[in-house]
This record gives sequence, C-alpha cells and structure tokens, in this order.
Amino acid sequence: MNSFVRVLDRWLALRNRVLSSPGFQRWAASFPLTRLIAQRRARALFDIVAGFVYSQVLFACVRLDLFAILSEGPRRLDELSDRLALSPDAARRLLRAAASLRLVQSLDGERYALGTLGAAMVGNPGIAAMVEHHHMVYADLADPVALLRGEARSRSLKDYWAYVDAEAPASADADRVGGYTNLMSESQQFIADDVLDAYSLKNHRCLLDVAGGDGTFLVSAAKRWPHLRVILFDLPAVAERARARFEREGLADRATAVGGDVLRDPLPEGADIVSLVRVLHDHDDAAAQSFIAAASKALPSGGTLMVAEPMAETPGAEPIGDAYFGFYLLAMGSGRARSPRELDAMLRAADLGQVRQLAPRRPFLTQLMLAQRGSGAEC
Ligand SMILES: C[S@@+](CC[C@H](N)C(=O)[O-])C[C@H]1O[C@@H](n2cnc3c(N)ncnc32)[C@H](O)[C@@H]1O
Repeated sequence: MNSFVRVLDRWLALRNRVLSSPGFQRWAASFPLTRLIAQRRARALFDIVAGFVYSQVLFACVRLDLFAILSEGPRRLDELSDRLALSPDAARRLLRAAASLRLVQSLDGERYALGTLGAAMVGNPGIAAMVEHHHMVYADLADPVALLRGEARSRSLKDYWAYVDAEAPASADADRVGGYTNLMSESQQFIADDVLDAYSLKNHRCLLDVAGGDGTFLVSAAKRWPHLRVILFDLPAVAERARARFEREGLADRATAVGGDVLRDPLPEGADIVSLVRVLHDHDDAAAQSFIAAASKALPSGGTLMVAEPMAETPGAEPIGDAYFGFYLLAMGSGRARSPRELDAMLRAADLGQVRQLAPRRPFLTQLMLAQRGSGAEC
C-alpha cells in the first residue's frame, strides 16, 4: 500500500467517525455554516430510505391513469375520487403524496392539477411504460441479498426478456417478444431524438440498426434524413414487427427488416454506419464483444459504429448506471452497464478505432460513442 493510499484511508476513517457521531450530526444541523449541508445530506439519505415508497406512489398514479385524467385540466377531489374508484380519503392520501413529489399540484378548494413532474410524464409515455413493468423489478428485488448471492427465487425479468439464457433466441415467437418490444418502442422515442440531435446522419448513406426492436429508432432516423436507407436486424419475430411498422409508416421502399440471431447469423451488408442502441449493456462481456465484432464485420473499412446506451460512471447520473442498471440487469440475469473506458477497449478489440464520445442532451438516458472500422491502430 503506498503512502497516498494510507493517508487517504486514514482521512476517510476520520471523516466517517466524525460524520457518524450523533453529537456531530446535532451540531452540524444547528451550526449556521454547516446547517444547509447537513440538511441536504440528511434529506439525501432519507430519500434513499423512502425511495421505494415514492416509486409506489408513482406506480399507483400510473395504474390509475391519474396523469391522463389531470391532463384534461384541474379536477376537484370528489370528481377524482369517482374517476379513480377510490374513497375520498384514499384519493386524498394519494393526491397529497403525489403533490409532495411534484407529480400533481394541489390547488385551493381541494382541487388538483398536474404537477411539473406529472406533466413531464404526460409528454413521455415511455416513462409510464417503464413504471408499469417495474412490478417485475420489485418482485425480483424483494430480497436483494439473495439476488446478489444467486439464490433469488423470483425470475420475472428473466422470463420477460425472452432472449436471456435462451438456447435458441431466434425461435422466440411473437407472444414471447411482444411485451419487451412494446416497452422498448415506447421508451425509444426520446432516446432516438437525443441521439439523432447529437450525431448527424447527413453524410451517411445506409444505417443498419442491430437488435433494433420494432424499428422506432430507424423510423425516426429515416424521417429525419429522407436520403437515408435503413436496415433493421433483430430476432425473427421482432423483425417481423419492424417490417409491418415500416409498411405502416410508408417507408417500405427504403427500410428493410431482416430476422436472425446476431450471435449465429451474418449481418446484412451494405451499410456505412451500424448502430447498437441499448443493446450491449444487456449482454455479458463475451456476448457483448461478439455483438461488437459482428457489427464491425458488417462495416466497410472506414465505416462508422455507433453505440448508444446508458453507461456507468456518467457524471451526475452514477446511480442510474451503477445502482439502477446494476441491479436491474443482475435480476434480468445478463449484462452490466459499462463505462465509456470499458466500451472503448471493447471497440478497439474489434478493429474499431478513432473512438470518440459525444454528449447527447440527457446523458443519464443515453451516452453516445462512435468508432471507425479499420482504424484500430490510430488510437
Ligand atoms: C433492450 S432491447 C433494445 C431494442 C432497441 N435497440 C431499442 O433501443 O429500443 C434489445 C434487443 O436486442 C434483441 N436481441 C437480443 N438478442 C439478440 C440476438 N442474439 N440476435 C438478434 N437480436 C437480439 C432483442 O430482440 C431486442 O429487440
């Protein structure tokens, strides 16, 4: 152990002894210069303690369609009690809880309107879809220690994500892929906008989206760039849905969907840019590296690989990568959030170089990395 590490360890031990002392906590909470910091820390800790309950308040609002009701305009308690099919007392309890979380806003005369966060929910239906599917996350995380020890009995997420642990994922039928494909589609829109705002496809000819779900990302890209040809690759039952979607969107002349298994079948050729959007993080290292290798192989020399997904160690959003995705993916049974540094190394191992990171608008939702095929040596 070097002397810097020894000094750091001693400093941490001293700091933590002081912070954990009830006497210091009382003093810090009342001394004018430390009061604000102490309050903020205590609040942050209590928010973690209460986080599950906050999430359940949101879950109840979503289940009862409260935000859709309030998007019609402010409503009185008695009206809301009828529409939510809750007693007035229960409705008041829910509305007050939601108001404390800025999901709704309490007005004079026991009226309620959308709060700032509730209004944001209305604008992003993908968040409600995420919240709805969280009942499986809660079931799987009911005993987090058992989960960490590999002893958890609940496996709702493993069943939901049909390709996890599947011997032949390509044989999953439409019913098995329908749930997660809808969820991905609903939550894709704001990701697509952020990615396409951060990186222009003006100078690309053909975009291949690997594991592209029902094509929501490609539809956004094709609509934004009318010169662009797009190809989607996903499991056959998912690709089938994308094909139908391209038809409905009037894009069939420049959008194709190909079904197969990335780990077994060759990817379509002809694209000068390949995207992996929210794909690598839900695969373990060996499979993720194989996805990157397949994507790299599908590109011509100088072609571009785009990786867009939430990443670990994102400044200001560490809990999303390391806590949320860390535990979600553990329950799902596959994958982990990787830091840009880790992804950089994986890209370079697949003959991709000139790796660069761009900053989309909401890096906690997705980060963006780009690399060039055949320039691995030019680090
Ligand atoms: C988390 S979803 C992301 C979907 C889409 N890219 C998005 O961001 O909305 C992962 C996708 O990978 C697909 N997938 C998983 N394993 C695959 C495999 N071995 N071959 C082809 N697609 C696969 C799934 O069907 C699913 O559509």
